Amino acid sequence: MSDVLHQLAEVLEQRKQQSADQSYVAGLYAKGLDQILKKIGEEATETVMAAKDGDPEKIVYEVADLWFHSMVLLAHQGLGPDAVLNELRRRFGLSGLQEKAQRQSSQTN
Ligand SMILES: N=c1c2ncn([C@@H]3O[C@H](COP(=O)(O)OP(=O)(O)OP(=O)(O)O)[C@@H](O)[C@H]3O)c2ncn1[C@@H]1O[C@H](COP(=O)(O)O)[C@@H](O)[C@H]1O
Repeated sequence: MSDVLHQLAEVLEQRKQQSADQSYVAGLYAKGLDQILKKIGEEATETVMAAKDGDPEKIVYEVADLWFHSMVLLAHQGLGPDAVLNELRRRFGLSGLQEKAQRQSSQTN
């Protein structure tokens, strides 16, 4: 899963060298942070509406738009998907340790 995020992150970096009329992403960079944040807000709202409609295909489509624009934000801020993936791994590791500790304590009690 994270392969496609890394490949997309590479393309998003390359788009920093392109002119705004050459690509959608280069156009977003040129418009700046506020426009990127506006797109994230719109995609989040569209995700909520899709979920309220209970339409699985639409939910997937809108979440893909939301993830994509979040990736554009990360790239714009000089960050990449690894920063977020590492944070998720850290949280998963913490909950994994907590679950293991709970299992061990319930076995000994
Ligand atoms: N994954 C995506 C991707 N997902 C969504 N979008 C664009 O995000 C926009 C979604 O916004 P909306 O749903 O509001 O649709 P819209 O009304 O057309 O949007 P606006 O033009 O009003 O912003 C659309 O223009 C989609 O084309 C994407 N545009 C590009 N990519 C990938 O990004 C890479 C670089 O793209 P370019 O910069 O276009 O070369 C490519 O490899 C693409 O695969």
